[in-house]
Amino acid sequence: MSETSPQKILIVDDAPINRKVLGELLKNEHMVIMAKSGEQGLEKAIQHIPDLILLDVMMPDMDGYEVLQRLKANPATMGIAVIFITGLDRPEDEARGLEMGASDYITKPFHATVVRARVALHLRLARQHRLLESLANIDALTEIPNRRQFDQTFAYECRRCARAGCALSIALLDVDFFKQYNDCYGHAMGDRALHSVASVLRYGLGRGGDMGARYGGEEFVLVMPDTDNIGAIMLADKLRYDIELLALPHKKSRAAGVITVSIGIATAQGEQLSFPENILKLADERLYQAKAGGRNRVCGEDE
Ligand SMILES: Nc1nc2c(ncn2[C@@H]2O[C@H](COP(=O)(O)OP(=O)(O)OP(=O)(O)O)[C@@H](O)[C@H]2O)c(=O)[nH]1
Repeated sequence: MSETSPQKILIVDDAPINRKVLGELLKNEHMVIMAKSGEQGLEKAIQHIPDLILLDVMMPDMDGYEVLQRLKANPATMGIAVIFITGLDRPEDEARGLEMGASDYITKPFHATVVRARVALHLRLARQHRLLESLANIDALTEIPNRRQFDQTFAYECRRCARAGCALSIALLDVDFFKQYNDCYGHAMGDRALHSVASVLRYGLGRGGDMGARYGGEEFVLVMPDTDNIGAIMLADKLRYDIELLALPHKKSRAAGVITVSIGIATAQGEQLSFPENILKLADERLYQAKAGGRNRVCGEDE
């Protein structure tokens, strides 16, 4: 999202007049979504992942406290800032909401300038928070997800694929004779070569759920959910070939005259997905086999 694109605000209030007043106040500058009950608010929060939620406290069936509790319990919505809208102005009510994770309070009757100022403040904070989050997950040199992001995604996809009963494959890639490349062409050229290899991974992974990350040094990792061993080998071999086609000269390589990678693949299903470290270990063993077998190749099974 760019700095200037409108941010999404979800208004959850059972009183039509409150929805109307707040909507009128905010709709010119922001994208406003309405929900008229706690239940509907939760559904729309998951569907739209807004930047901010204005949440009425007193609602029949599910009150604001319960909605907030459920938002905070769901990893998809736990990061969304919530401002409580309330007619209650007793300190203990305010404290309760803030302790549960609300970011702020707006009391009724509304003062237009106060509502706009509070909303603007929390939207600004939400934008900064998201920017920091994304920077913390991106590797500065290669501009693809870093090890931290890989660890989170891999753990999440292992759990998801186990639940869905599908296979998950991972691939470990290592640049061949990279020490010699650095020694011959210099560290700055080495950095540039890593950036080029990362670009192939960034643009070469077709499916939405696939992820290519820098694993560390001159090693990369691919997460391929819902992909069996044969599919993963085919995809990895295409990427290996695309990297060779970059044709980055490497006169010290004994595998080819250009930069190449060796790749080890592991596929897991069912129970095996409960042990992510074993999947990584297997991929690493196969990477070692690919190296021992002559480099610039993919190894998906024991040779
Ligand atoms: N330029 C650059 N070099 C790096 C970076 N991270 C790791 N390296 C270098 O990558 C090289 C890895 O060398 P080795 O692990 O010995 O393996 P290799 O020379 O690639 O040989 P094989 O893996 O056996 O084909 C080392 O020289 C590291 O210094 C980086 O961010 N930039």
